[in-house]
This record gives sequence, C-alpha cells and structure tokens, in this order.
Amino acid sequence: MRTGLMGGTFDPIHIGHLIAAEAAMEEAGLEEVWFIPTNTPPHKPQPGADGSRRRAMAAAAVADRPGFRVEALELERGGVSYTIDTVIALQEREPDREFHWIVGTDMMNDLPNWRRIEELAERISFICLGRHGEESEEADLPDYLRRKIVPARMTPIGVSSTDIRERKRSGRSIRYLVPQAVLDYIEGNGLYES
Ligand SMILES: Nc1ncnc2c1ncn2[C@@H]1O[C@H](COP(=O)(O)OP(=O)(O)OP(=O)(O)O)[C@@H](O)[C@H]1O
Ligand SMILES: O=C(O)c1ccc[n+]([C@@H]2O[C@H](COP(=O)([O-])O)[C@@H](O)[C@H]2O)c1
Repeated sequence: MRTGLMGGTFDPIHIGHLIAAEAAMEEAGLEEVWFIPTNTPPHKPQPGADGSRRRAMAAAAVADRPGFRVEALELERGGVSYTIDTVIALQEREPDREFHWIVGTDMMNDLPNWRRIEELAERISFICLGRHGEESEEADLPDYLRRKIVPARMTPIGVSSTDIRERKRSGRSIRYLVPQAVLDYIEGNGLYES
C-alpha cells in the first residue's frame, strides 16, 4: 500500500500541511497519509507547544478525513526525531507498505544535510510540493537524491506555523488558517498567547 509520511513540528498544524498532504495523495497516487509530529526537530528550536498538544491538534485536524491519520512514534521514541530512525522503524513494523516522505520544497535544499541521507534515499522517495509555487527542479541536489525526488504540484498556500503563532500572540485572527477543530483547541487551551 502506497503510504505518504508527512513529518512536521505541527506547532500548530495548518491548512498548508493538509493541502500539501491532499495534493501528495492525488499527484502520487497514495492510499494513505500519516502525519508524524516530531519530538525534538533536528534543525529547529524546541517547539512552543508540547508533544501531546501538537499531537492532539494534528488528530483533530485529520479526524474527518478517511486515509489521513496521526502516527505518534517519534513522540513515543523521544529525543531528536531523525527521519532515518522513523523510516527504519516503520519499514520493520509494516513490511508490506511502500513509504514516501512528503516535504515542502523549502526543505528540499536541506535534504543533503539530513542524517544518513544516502541510506534514507535508498529506502524511500521524497514527494516534494511547491510550497510557494516554485519549481522544484531548481534545487541543486546530488544525483542519488535527485533520482528519488517526485515533484508534485499544489495550490500555493502562503501560511506557516510561525505566522500563526505570531498572529495569535498579537491578538490577530487565525480563523480559516487552521481547521475549526484546531482553532477550538488553541483557544480552549490558551495556546500561543504569549
Ligand atoms: N504552506 C505550506 N505549503 C506546503 N508545505 C508546507 C507548508 N507549510 C509547511 N509545509 C511542509 O510541511 C512540513 C512540516 O512543516 P512544519 O511543521 O515545520 O511547518 P511550518 O509551517 O514550516 O513551521 P514553522 O513556521 O514553525 O517553521 C515540511 O515539509 C514543510 O515544508
Ligand atoms: O532526519 C533529519 O536529519 C531531518 C532533518 C530536518 C528535518 N527532518 C524532518 O523533516 C520534517 C519537517 O521538519 P520541520 O523542521 O520543518 O518540522 C520533520 O519530520 C523532521 O523530523 C529530518
């Protein structure tokens, strides 16, 4: 079964993540997409919201979409969430699935710096979605990686979790940038207010 893995900090999950996953499913013929919240992200500061809250928001966001689900193995494993460790664990657990890692094109030039990237590229392909409508071919990547990149189109969605946290902090609306259930969770728990 062709399965997309959408890793992210999801602090919080927003419509950019969901539309990217929807586009990856359609463009790459995936049957499922699993959203994997990081514990400690490898190349980013520690998230603002703790893992259980980021997981709850992701679960609320995908609850009404058959084929989307949250896989919490990185939070359960703890420590820094290297993708190679996650992929090895999932391939051992689910040998009949074919996994594809979904990334926005902003991450693509960073791929050569990922932990054990050559081994990772032997195990999976990367579905790269034009986050701001850019051409993914522009990336300057080594051949072993370029061969494993599947470019996919999506309607550009210029939203980021950083924007959402900043909007919330300054009292501006985040309605429609996140699903209603995520908005309710953020407001109900007073997240990102200071
Ligand atoms: N608007 C978007 N369109 C397409 N892909 C996106 C978008 N936002 C995030 N992504 C992709 O989703 C994955 C997880 O992203 P992440 O959770 O770090 O969100 P983010 O909005 O970039 O967060 P932050 O602003 O905190 O850095 C990455 O592969 C990223 O490229
Ligand atoms: O494995 C790595 O070295 C690595 C380096 C950077 C990012 N990643 C993964 O890429 C996904 C998106 O990362 P981020 O920082 O945008 O949340 C997330 O699942 C990270 O664990 C993985």
